[in-house]
Amino acid sequence: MSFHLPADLLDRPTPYYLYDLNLLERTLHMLQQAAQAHNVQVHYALKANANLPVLERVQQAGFGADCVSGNEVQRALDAGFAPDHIVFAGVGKSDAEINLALTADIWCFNAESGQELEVLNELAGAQGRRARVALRVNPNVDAHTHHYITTGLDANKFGINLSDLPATVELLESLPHLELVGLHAHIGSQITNLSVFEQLSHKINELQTWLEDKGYQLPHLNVGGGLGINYDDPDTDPIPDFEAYFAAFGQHLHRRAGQQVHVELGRSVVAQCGTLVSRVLYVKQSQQTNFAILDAGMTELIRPALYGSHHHIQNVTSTAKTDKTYDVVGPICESSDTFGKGILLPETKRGDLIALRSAGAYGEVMSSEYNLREKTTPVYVG
Ligand SMILES: Cc1ncc(COP(=O)(O)O)c(C=O)c1O
Ligand SMILES: N[C@@H](CCCC[NH3+])C(=O)O
Repeated sequence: MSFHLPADLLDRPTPYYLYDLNLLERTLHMLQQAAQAHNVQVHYALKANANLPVLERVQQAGFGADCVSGNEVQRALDAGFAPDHIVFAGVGKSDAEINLALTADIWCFNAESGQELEVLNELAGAQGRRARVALRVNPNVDAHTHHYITTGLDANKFGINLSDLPATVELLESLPHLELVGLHAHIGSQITNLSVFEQLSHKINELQTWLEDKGYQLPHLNVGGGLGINYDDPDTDPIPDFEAYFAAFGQHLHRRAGQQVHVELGRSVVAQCGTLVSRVLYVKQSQQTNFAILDAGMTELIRPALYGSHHHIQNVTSTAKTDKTYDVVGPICESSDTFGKGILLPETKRGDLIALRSAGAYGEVMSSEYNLREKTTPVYVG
């Protein structure tokens, strides 16, 4: 079944993000079933898409929230997530953001350095609280994904390097306003090679044993997010294989009796539910290629320009019987404002509607107003 634009949207001003809430609910249902079967707690990563209609459905499905800024913590609270279902991660939490999360009494801070632990301890003490922390370690495991979204290698800024872990644990012992509740690791995003999660599990197992030898029992293990989706063929795989993802950890993570395992999924929950709908402004034939120039650009969807990523492109209104290849580009004054080169489409003309698929995650949230572009207004169906 391929993408179909509802008739009442054909004349709607473009560009806009269209979200299929039916698909979101089916995805949440599948995720819930797989998570329950493996007794794993899911925190949805708001950074992927923080629109309220999306968050409300995620919250109603019983999942928690993984936040990376004070504003995301606030948005999660506004969407109805209970504070004890909220995790706050991020390599650069400001004092104001930490204070907001402390005041809300969120469940856990994923701390990324000794210095952050010291600040968190001081701010928690000033509020007369004891903050729950998980140490985010940098396990030096290659996620085999784009280097811009690889987060678990020594060269990356994220997490506590393994060589710094002994000193960090020692430091923690001197910080009375913090309570160590677990370990956290997140090695990257758009991971399609699941063997990577096996390697991550082995690393966490080693660290857990090491901490136990020091007398720490960890009630929680948080293995991050990262499950990838099928950008090439969204209609074949509208819902990612959550069961296989959980099974990778189920088989390899040494879980202690009563220990709670957490994941933080973003992309795999929302990516396939969103489509960027755009209109062809001009078709320009140059000596080398045909350009289909859209009214959406890198300002609405930056992933192709930033990561060279591919989103499936469809002409949803053309009735032409012949196909042609196009470089599908946006209107922004940057040559990187290109959604795809040599894309085969039915013959395309001014006014045709173009769907850029799998754009529900890291699409609208990463949009900008560069060139003084207008912010788009999302449409929800289902
Ligand atoms: C710490 C952390 N948790 C969770 C996520 C969500 O990742 P994804 O959208 O790949 O599931 C990210 C993003 O990569 C992250 O940095
Ligand atoms: N923005 C990235 C994902 C980043 C994940 C957060 N660490 C993307 O569009 O693929």
